[in-house]
Amino acid sequence: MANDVGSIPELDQQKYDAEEQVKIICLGDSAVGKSKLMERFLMDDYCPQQLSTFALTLYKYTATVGNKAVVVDFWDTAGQERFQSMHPSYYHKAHACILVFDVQRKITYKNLVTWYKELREYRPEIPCCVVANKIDADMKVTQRSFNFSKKHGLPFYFVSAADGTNVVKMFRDMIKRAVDYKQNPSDFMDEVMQELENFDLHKKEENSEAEEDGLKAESPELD
Ligand SMILES: Nc1nc2c(ncn2[C@@H]2O[C@H](COP(=O)(O)OP(=O)(O)OP(=O)(O)O)[C@@H](O)[C@H]2O)c(=O)[nH]1
Ligand SMILES: [Mg+2]
Repeated sequence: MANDVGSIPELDQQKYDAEEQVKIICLGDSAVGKSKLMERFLMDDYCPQQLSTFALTLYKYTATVGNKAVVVDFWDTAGQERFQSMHPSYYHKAHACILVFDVQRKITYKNLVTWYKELREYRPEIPCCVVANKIDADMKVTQRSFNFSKKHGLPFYFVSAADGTNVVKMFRDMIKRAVDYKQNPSDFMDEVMQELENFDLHKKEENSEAEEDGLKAESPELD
């Protein structure tokens, strides 16, 4: 994803401003099962758009939330090195994030800290969940508690892409949360940007009002 993504039509992210479009990203170490989870959720009903130059696959899915049809784009990257940063455009305009680790490999759980930190640098407030994948390989892990999610106040799911346990529930919950977030964004940066725009607008209005009154904006106040 190191190239200029702005020039690729599939990667035009303006569409995520439209009410009925949401973007959900998936993060986690290589081979934790990110792609298999999406494939399991979408089953026959998916048409992945492979953008191999960017090691990126977009899965499109139409969900019904309330009475509305919502187009969900799931963004999935492949073969990320453990501590390699993602391209900022991966996070851009994302409405929710699914953070995945492999219950069979402790290191993938430890690395959640790094993934989560990077996510929050770009998207401080979007809904996020933690997904413990591959529980089919050892059901005993479901007795264990994984504190990362509690510590950060994130919902936690034990899932298996192989046998489908909890996969549909997790994706449905996340789609719903992405749509809710989109309708009521609480993202601090979104709010700051909005404030700045409003501030700029007010300033312009004040300036033009002042000019109409025959005053320059910079004029000192006179008694
Ligand atoms: N037993 C078991 N194996 C799984 C499960 N999910 C994925 N796998 C296996 O784990 C391997 C990696 O799965 P992928 O979905 O390709 O992993 P990924 O996270 O997309 O990996 P990258 O694309 O390299 O980032 C594959 O061999 C899968 O068959 C699962 O729920 N249970
Ligand atoms: Mg993959």
